[in-house]
Amino acid sequence: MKKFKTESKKLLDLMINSIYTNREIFLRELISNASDAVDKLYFKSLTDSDVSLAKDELAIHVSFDKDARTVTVSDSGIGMTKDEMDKNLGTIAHSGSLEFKSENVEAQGDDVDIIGQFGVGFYSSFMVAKEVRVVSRAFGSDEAWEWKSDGIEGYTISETTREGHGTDVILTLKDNTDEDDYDAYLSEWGLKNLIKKYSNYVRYPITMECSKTRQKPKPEDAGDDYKPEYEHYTETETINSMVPIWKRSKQDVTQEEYNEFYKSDFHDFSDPARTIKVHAEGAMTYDALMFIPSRAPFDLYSKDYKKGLALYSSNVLIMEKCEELLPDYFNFVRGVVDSQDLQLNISRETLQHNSQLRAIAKKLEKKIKGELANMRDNDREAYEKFFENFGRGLKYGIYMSYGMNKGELADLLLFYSAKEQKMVTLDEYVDAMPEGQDSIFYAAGDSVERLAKMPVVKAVMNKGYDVLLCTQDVDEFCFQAMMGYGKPAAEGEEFSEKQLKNVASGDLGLESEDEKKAAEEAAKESEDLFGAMKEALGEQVTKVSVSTRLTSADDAPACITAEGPLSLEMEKILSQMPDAGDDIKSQRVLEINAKHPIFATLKAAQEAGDAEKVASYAGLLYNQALLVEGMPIEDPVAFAQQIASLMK
Ligand SMILES: Nc1ncnc2c1ncn2[C@@H]1O[C@H](COP(=O)(O)OP(=O)(O)OP(=O)(O)O)[C@@H](O)[C@H]1O
Repeated sequence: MKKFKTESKKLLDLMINSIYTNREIFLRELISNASDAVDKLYFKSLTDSDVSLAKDELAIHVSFDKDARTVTVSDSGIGMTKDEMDKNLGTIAHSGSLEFKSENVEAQGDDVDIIGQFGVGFYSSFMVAKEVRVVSRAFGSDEAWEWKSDGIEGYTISETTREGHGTDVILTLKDNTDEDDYDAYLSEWGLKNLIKKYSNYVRYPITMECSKTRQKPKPEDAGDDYKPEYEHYTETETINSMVPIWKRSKQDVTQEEYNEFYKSDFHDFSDPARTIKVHAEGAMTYDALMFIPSRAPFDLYSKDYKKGLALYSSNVLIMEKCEELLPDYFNFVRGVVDSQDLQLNISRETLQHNSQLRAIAKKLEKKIKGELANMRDNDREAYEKFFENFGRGLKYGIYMSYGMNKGELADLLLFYSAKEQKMVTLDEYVDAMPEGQDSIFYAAGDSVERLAKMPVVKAVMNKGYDVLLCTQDVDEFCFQAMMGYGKPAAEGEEFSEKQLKNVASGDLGLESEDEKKAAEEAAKESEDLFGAMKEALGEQVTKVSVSTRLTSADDAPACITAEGPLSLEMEKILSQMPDAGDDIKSQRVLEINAKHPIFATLKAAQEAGDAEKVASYAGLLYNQALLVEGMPIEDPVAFAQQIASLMK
């Protein structure tokens, strides 16, 4: 027996226990080796006119024997001589494939796609096997050799026989323990799944004997009570689909085929809304195939949802979901990226250089953005559907980046326009702004219907300005992060932004000089009245004042607005959060419509010294305004009693 060198022993132990996090990849590694072996022979046939190969000679076969607990991966590739076995399988980290690659750098071209490079993949077999046997016959040789090892001490090489060139790797699986169960690798279903998962796009057929059932032919003399009989049989099936759809040129693939691929690989039952195909050459060569789903997956907004694109290198799956390839706000995109240029790390589970990924991710993001903008401009109906599903994520993208991403995302947003009564983009809103309007107005609340009826919304609309009615909890946080919005400037134009203003917060700057003056006068005249009302309302409000929003007798008698950064709607949302404290309070202002008849009544009561009436009316107006805004009132019973006593 030849012993592994001490370094090799340590390395082997490290390999088996530390490099891979997922032991099922042993099959991927063995199939990749088989594919490399077939590739090498194919390459020989291209460069050596003495070698002629029939196409069906190039194949990989996987089988298992439940009783003997073996899994076998066979290939009809180039095989190994005794020396090669010794060198390649006896020395860990010696890669015959890398050697082959460097020797044939010039000649290879597109026809060869060698996967191996580190010289360690083979040893991953020992994660699942207690013994590994490799039977191999090199192409053009009459001898066959068997390499055998338990993965601990060393290995033996002895002469054997094999029909034809190629290699069989036979693993005898470890026995099951309480923690570890290896039986999944001893089933047709388990192996098929692994082949499909990791090696579906290996470019040679991977075959398996598959068990099937069929109905036996009906005997001619079968009577009326004949019941169909079934029999089991086996058939060789190709498990992998070989040519990856993303490597085929767009012209050669129908949308139907893309849809089928999407549905089967990403487990969706609806066709995707959009398909994005990218082929890039240059500093990095890669293919990408991405899909924008037409429905949101049920767990999109849950913590368990993982974004990412599948990452392939030379047709072999490296990562099922590579997060770095997608920004959070495009987390709904599904798809694959395949590149030979990626520098993989030794376990092939991660990459050595994330800068490569970042460069690809940047390009892909641009493509996705372009596709969405195209949908927005040319198929609004589809875009609205998309936005219903995924718009919230785009808004979060702006909010979470404190507005830094608004340049990428803001023009993709849609909001409901109170004037147009449909969804509009911010650009469309800005384009429709009448002369003199210098802010974008919005209102935030539960429903469009309710918002449209709010006095503050109506007041702004009465001035001829549109109001965006925002009903998602993230809307106002997104707007606050954005602060303003401006259409991208055309060449030579200066970029300017319009401020985003909540119609129920702060100073809207809408009143004319006359209105301002009238309000100031009314406030001055009624200083005592407002003081008394504020006292009656106590801590509930920071101020009672004359409204500059409600300025005609037809408007509501009063409304509540907020001073400072926290609006009423934000207060509502934040206080519903599970860990909300009691201190989330907006600074409420009760604004009184000085043109409304109730104001005259209040003034008269104040002048007549009827403090009780002033206090009770202040409470009524305040609670009424809260209800209109969709906010809870503190003491509904007292409010109802007050109204009842007025009705007596
Ligand atoms: N089925 C096979 N047929 C012929 N040669 C093989 C086969 N399997 C392994 N080899 C040889 O053994 C070497 C070591 O294989 P191993 O899987 O450890 O490394 P690798 O494939 O070169 O690199 P990587 O670690 O990146 O997979 C290969 O480079 C190849 O020369």
